[in-house]
Amino acid sequence: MSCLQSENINSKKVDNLFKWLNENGATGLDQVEIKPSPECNGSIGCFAKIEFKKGDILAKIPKKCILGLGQAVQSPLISQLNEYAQQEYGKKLDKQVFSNEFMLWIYEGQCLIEEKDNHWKAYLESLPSESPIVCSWDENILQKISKTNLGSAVEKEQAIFQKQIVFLQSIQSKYPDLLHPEITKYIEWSKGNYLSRRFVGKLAIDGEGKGLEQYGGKMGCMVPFFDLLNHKNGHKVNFQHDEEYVLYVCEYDIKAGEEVFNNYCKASNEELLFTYGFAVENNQLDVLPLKLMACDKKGKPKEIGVFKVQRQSKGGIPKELFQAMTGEEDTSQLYPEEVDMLLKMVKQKQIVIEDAIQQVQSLLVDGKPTDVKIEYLIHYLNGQQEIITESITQLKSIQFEEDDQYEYH
Ligand SMILES: C[S@@+](CC[C@H](N)C(=O)[O-])C[C@H]1O[C@@H](n2cnc3c(N)ncnc32)[C@H](O)[C@@H]1O
Repeated sequence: MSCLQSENINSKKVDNLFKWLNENGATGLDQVEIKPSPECNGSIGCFAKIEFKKGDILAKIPKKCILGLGQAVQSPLISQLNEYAQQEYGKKLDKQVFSNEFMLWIYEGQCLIEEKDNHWKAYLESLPSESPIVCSWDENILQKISKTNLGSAVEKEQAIFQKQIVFLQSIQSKYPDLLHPEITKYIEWSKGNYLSRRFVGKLAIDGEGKGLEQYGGKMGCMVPFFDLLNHKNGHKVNFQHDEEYVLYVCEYDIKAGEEVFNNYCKASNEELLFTYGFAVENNQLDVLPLKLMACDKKGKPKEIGVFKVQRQSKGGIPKELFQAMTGEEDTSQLYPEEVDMLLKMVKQKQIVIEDAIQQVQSLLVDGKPTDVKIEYLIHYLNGQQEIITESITQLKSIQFEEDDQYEYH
């Protein structure tokens, strides 16, 4: 019998994934069901078929089914690509473009599209067909937030990605037999699925870096099945691993029928959208980044730093921002001009966010989002707006002090 309930999910692909994992020694997969999650806007999730107690092992996934940097760079394809890249670019090879992650994305894409069978095919074919991350969203949605911090981050990331595609095309034109002719079309898919599903690299077979010293740096790895678990803020999770397996040990009692969650990270909606393509309502971890600029001796503007304003309940405007402005350790006394300047900066952000809210609202039909992406953007923008309103109140409360120096508490 299929492990899936809904017709909407490609049951054959998930059955193939489970079959491949079972053949490689996975356990526990017959005790779960894969279906849309009501808590996560219908995104596919994993549900317990039987009751689990705290401390029980939900499932065990063999490490030979985990796809990490080692598996990519040790493959004949990526070793050859590396050689060509060194040959062509030598010391000029830009590691931001030809990064470790990029090699993994190319490997994933090639393993998915090549006709011959390979170890990873059942897994790669089971992944969502579209990249979920915000950088991959349609331009008509992205342009509505282009002036926001998220919009600028997307633009920067897309520029790097564009360089990566151009690099790949140049290798392809010189070595046409190396990669599948369609490979560039799949890199965005690999990148989005990698970013939104990756686990810490140490879970891979050579995850501690053995044999990978020349590649330096740490990166994530893809862990089939466990990457079907959706995120829940604040949820405790316990992944353990030994030489051969990665295990999910239940941190709570789970009743039959309940969704099994992961906790990806503590992140603001901006980070969640950027890395996973979703946002949560009323995210208490949201922050409003403020970039502080000053003029150098020649009058040229230079960046002093980016400071994260939090919700009032989490500390509001950070002390470090006041310190950077005043140049003083003790920030209890602020000059009126400094507070006014901050107020001006926050109000500029307010204009941007209010404009973005209006633009995103223009996509609503009968006052409702027709696409969950719009709902996520509204969560993000509402969070930004709330922090702005709270910061203005905080700054105004400092401003209304009677002295010519404002007191900041
Ligand atoms: C690791 S995968 C989880 C499995 C995924 N739902 C699937 O369909 O394959 C991460 C993706 O799941 C979705 N997701 C995870 N947690 C979510 C949540 N709390 N709310 C909405 N979407 C979520 C997002 O699309 C995210 O990119």
